Amino acid sequence: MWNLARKSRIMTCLSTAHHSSLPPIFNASNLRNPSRSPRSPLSKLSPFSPYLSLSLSPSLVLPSYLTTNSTANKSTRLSAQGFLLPSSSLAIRSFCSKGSGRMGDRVIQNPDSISYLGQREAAEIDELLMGPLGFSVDQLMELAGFSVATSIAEVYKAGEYNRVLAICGPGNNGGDGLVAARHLHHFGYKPVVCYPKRTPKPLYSGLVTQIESLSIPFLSVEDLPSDLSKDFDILVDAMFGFSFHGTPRPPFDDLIQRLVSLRHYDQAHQKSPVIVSVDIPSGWHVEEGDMGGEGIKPDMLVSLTAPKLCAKKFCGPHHFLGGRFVPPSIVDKYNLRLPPYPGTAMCVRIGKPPKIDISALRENYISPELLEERVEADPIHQFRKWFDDAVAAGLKEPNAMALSTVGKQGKPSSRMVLLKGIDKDGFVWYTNYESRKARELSDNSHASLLFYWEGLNRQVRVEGSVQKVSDEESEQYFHSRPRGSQLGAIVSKQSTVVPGRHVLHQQYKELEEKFSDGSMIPKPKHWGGYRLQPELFEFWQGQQSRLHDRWFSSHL
Ligand SMILES: NC(=O)C1=CN([C@@H]2O[C@H](COP(=O)(O)OP(=O)(O)OC[C@H]3O[C@@H](n4cnc5c(N)ncnc54)[C@H](O)[C@@H]3O)[C@@H](O)[C@H]2O)[C@H](O)CC1
Ligand SMILES: [K+]
Repeated sequence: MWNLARKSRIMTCLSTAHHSSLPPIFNASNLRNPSRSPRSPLSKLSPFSPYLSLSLSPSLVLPSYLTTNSTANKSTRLSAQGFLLPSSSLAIRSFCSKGSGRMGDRVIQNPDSISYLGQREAAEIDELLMGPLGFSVDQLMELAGFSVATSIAEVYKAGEYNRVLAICGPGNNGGDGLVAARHLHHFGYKPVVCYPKRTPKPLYSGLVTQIESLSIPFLSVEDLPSDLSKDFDILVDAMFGFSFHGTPRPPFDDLIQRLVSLRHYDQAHQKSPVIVSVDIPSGWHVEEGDMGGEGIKPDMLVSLTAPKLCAKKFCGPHHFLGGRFVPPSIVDKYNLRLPPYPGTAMCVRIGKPPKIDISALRENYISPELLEERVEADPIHQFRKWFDDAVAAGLKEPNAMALSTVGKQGKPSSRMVLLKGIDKDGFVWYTNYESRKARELSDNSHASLLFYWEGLNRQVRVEGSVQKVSDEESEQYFHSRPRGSQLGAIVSKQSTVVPGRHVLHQQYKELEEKFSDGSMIPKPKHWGGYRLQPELFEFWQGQQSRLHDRWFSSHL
């Protein structure tokens, strides 16, 4: 039955489960990420619920993870899971343990603490890289262009900013633009390239052939629309980099003017494409910046290797660094202070992200439809299917789920936990039996689980009643965990207050010594599993213009 309601396509299906036909027990217990605790407030930035319409006035806001050696506020204390007792002030404090400015892997840099290169230094580094340091220009250009494409993809999503024009100059900056256009194509954008002064070298003709083989169109300057605002969402300025001198010669003078005139468009409140400059805003003095004040004003600058001096004058909202190839010898020789790249990223933001209007944050979900005829009759089978998709898509911690419980007072509370198994009887996770969630579950066994698989635009709600798993089951799982986690479970007295992180470390160390002979670590009594027996499922597949698909299934 299809029904348009609440702006959503709702499919309702009442099913009775045929448990006997279920595949053998699914085990999510091997999904582990030692570096990111799912309970850390940073490990899962909570997704905005697609239908979050409540205005919730928090009655309890607990600041998390405060440095335990902080002298700033001695009255704050840390609990086993990082909760802090409210101190005199309820202000939310830093999420880090040392106040270093780190947010997980993402480092917010103070732009003043970063090194900027002069024109001569930039050229010298280039020579060193391609001389004694053994790089080829092809390699560096590939990495540079790739980091431009990933920076763009991080800020301007292909769903909204699809039409890209890469304007490429005669030198290596132009080559970066050609590489970026190719990668953007693979990322789902629709690039077009304007490359008026082609360099007759095998590197460049190879890049042109690669682009042609992807059927990415080339446009001559004459073919370009005089007003670029209507046909493009992103303009990649890859005309000149750090070897630019003097004033731009034709046809780049005119091309630069077309980018400059877009500002006037913007000021007239018309929608205007964003400008992304590669390494240097073309036409700017490499060290002094936009000297006459009438040059390009890019929205994004992707500095390569290290920002050049002109980048100090960049006032756009998005400054990124790319070119993750700088060896330590260069860092030492030029005393470079550069932000570390997070994880496996090819780019890193420099400076604070712009202030965001939260109400304007939205994704237009583009996903396959959730069709009634394709949905498994048994919702547990359907869940497994989606779970497998999430694993196959390489999503981090696909087994992370928000568990919501309601205690005696009728007040709900939620937190992220990790699914450790699903079988014919339900969804299993493990925790501390003395935690708040455990207390609430003993008062009221009804709970709900919420999975959100960002990237697949999918959400699953599961509601039901919760029981403890058998002691044998908990024992079995406990001993399958890494020994560090086993010790952590003994040390961690969840939802209680401890004098400081050092106490946890001390206890952990003592236990580590005690069990250093490899003997079995006994499962603490206060630790074990829960199983939620599902009574209701809702599968949600985000769709364009908020016309989402939902499949609702009771499971009694
Ligand atoms: N080490 C790195 O960071 C890497 C950076 N890459 C990119 O390479 C450019 C620098 O490349 P280069 O070829 O030296 O210079 P340009 O691209 O800036 O341009 C040179 C090109 O432009 C002509 N030109 C100079 N001034 C003018 C002018 N006023 N009017 C017209 N034409 C002008 C000149 O004759 C040359 O033909 C760097 O910024 C990065 O983007 C590498 O890709 C990877 C390593
Ligand atoms: K440029």
